[in-house]
Amino acid sequence: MRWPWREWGPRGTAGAAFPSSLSIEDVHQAYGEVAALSGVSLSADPGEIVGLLGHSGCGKTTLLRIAAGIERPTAGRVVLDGQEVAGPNAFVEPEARGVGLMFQDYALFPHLTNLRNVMFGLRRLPPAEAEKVARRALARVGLDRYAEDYPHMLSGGEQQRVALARAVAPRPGILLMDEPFSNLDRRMRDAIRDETVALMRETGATAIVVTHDPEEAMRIADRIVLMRGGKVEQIGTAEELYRRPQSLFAARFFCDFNELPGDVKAGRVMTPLGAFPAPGEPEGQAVVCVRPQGIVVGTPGEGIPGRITMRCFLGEVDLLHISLHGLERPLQARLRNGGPFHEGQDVGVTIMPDEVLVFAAGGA
Ligand SMILES: Nc1ncnc2c1ncn2[C@@H]1O[C@H](COP(=O)(O)OP(=O)(O)OP(=O)(O)O)[C@@H](O)[C@H]1O
Repeated sequence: MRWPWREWGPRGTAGAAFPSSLSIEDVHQAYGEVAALSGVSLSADPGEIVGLLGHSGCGKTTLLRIAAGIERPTAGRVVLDGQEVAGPNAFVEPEARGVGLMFQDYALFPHLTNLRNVMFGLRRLPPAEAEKVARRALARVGLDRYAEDYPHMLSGGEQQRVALARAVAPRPGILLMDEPFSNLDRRMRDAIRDETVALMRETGATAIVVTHDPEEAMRIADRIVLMRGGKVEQIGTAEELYRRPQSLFAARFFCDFNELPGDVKAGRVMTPLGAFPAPGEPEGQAVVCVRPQGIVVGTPGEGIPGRITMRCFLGEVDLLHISLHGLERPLQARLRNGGPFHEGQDVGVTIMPDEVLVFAAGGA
């Protein structure tokens, strides 16, 4: 990387957009026998950043392509600023939708200079004006000095920023981004992601950002749409999805839980590690999820007796595996400071009830 991210251009130089509202209404998309989307509905308010999150193949890209107008849905409607742009009554071509697109591979034209790449989205402006706007956009992402270079002369992070400049230069009302950070190495990703979000906020554009990384979705999005097998599993803020997942699937997406068998009776769930509150849960078999950071490890006599079978230093936390009577697999505990604990040591374990979630068995 030749140009540190800190040297991105001055804030406040990105052109502001008039943010659009987007509504996806009961959209279906079938490819032959494959139902890529089955009744997806979601909305984005003006200026909102929505994270489209899900495992590979759940339909995220398909939904983005439909929002952009690159594909027509089999059924359902796409409404931009109150106007139907795809559906039974209308189809508006991508160029006329005022959307900015950014793809995983950046899709820069290799035979065009970086400046020309950014100008590509500004074809409607007179050339001199387009050049001025493109140079300003490149300056905003700290790359004006490479305007006359070609994309292959830049690092991956720099290419990402050219693609970003190209996407925002026409001041789109809505930005649609497909895994825009996945080709960056981890060290650069955090910094570039934060700067990209700052620039998105500055332009004010509404944005839909596809990712398969829950932490990334939590970092960038005002709201997250969690998808599963072509459907929406849950929509909410990062905190809502993390703290109050509505399904075992959603819970597992955001945390590497310890899962215990349980039996719910009268608002409590019995597990091999004791009973926990389960208000409102239906009676019967359950899966009890315990967050690894919700386990307090003390000396023998303090809580449930157990033995440490593994301790692993992970930097910010220590991971302990603790064998407990009645559990097939050791409990995984993440401790901010693993302290005096060592493998083979007998300990006492306490589980914080706030860090326990209960789901009906068979519902994942
Ligand atoms: N043009 C197509 N023809 C046939 N099947 C397709 C086509 N595009 C997508 N699919 C299928 O539709 C489903 C959803 O694909 P999509 O690319 O939208 O998923 P995704 O969530 O974006 O996945 P990834 O994270 O791997 O990019 C998959 O089963 C995929 O194989």
